[in-house]
Amino acid sequence: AMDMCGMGKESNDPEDALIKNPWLTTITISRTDGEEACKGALVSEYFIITAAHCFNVDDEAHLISVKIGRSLNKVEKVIFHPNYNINAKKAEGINEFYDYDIALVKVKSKVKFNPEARPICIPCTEGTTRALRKVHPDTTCKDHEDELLNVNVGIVPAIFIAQKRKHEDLERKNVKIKTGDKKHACNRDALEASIYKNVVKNVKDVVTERFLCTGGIDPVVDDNTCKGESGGPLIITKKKRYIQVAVISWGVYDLCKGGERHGQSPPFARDFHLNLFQVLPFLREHLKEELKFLP
Ligand SMILES: Cc1cc(Br)c(Nc2ncc[nH]2)c2c(Cl)c[nH]c12
Repeated sequence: AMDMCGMGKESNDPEDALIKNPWLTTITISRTDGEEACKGALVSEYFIITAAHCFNVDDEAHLISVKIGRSLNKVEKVIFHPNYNINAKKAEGINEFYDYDIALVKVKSKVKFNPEARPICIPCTEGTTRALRKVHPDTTCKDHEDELLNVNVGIVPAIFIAQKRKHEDLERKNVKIKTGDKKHACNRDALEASIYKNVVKNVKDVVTERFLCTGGIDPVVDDNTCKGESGGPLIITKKKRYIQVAVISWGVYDLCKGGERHGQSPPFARDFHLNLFQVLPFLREHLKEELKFLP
């Protein structure tokens, strides 16, 4: 049925990038000093989830466009998480503070779903309950969190989508979310980020409860994000269904300085993703007309 979320055509043909990832959107903001691009994920007929840091407060909606499938969509508004404020800790020397780095982009006209434009599943919705085939109807949001971000296992396989080169096809990158005892080592590497070095005293000042941590070489070598992947979905796949658990927010080391992926990441290259389970009130408030959320 068309209303099923998180469906993608399984195909090895790189030409099929769009129908393999029909929820992946590209957000372009045109400014006087050039263009900025971010990624986002289609979650309903009107909304895309992305990173708040992709926008400046003075970006006007008419200067933002969103590519969904093959069509370019006009933007009606951008809704920032109320607690997002990149300047919140400037006084402490933390020039960029990414806490609550999430925004909802509303497009002007309803997206017509098709094999190249379909929504991804998000946690605590009935769509995800169906995708997870949780038979008992009184499945709760906590059940989703326990199943998707299993803390006991400690290492949760996930993927994100990267663009090989500009206008080239998309490729899936593999990472492990460190939810168990490797989480602290993962978070601690945030202090290796050039902008935080010698400035941040405790990790929790920049890696708040809102973030999931990936990257590094333990237990396996993870792929790393590039700045251009900001706003894209961090995805957990279950039985060929795709569920977004976080938004790619910030990282320690930019593999793509100057444009394309190059070289190898250092072991302290970690990436931080805004955990959707940590911002449910925000999602419910703005998506309740289009998605059925669980208690
Ligand atoms: C996805 C992503 C976003 C941002 Br913003 C980056 N830049 C950065 N993070 C902290 C301070 N500045 C990076 C880096 Cl670096 C790698 N991936 C990134």
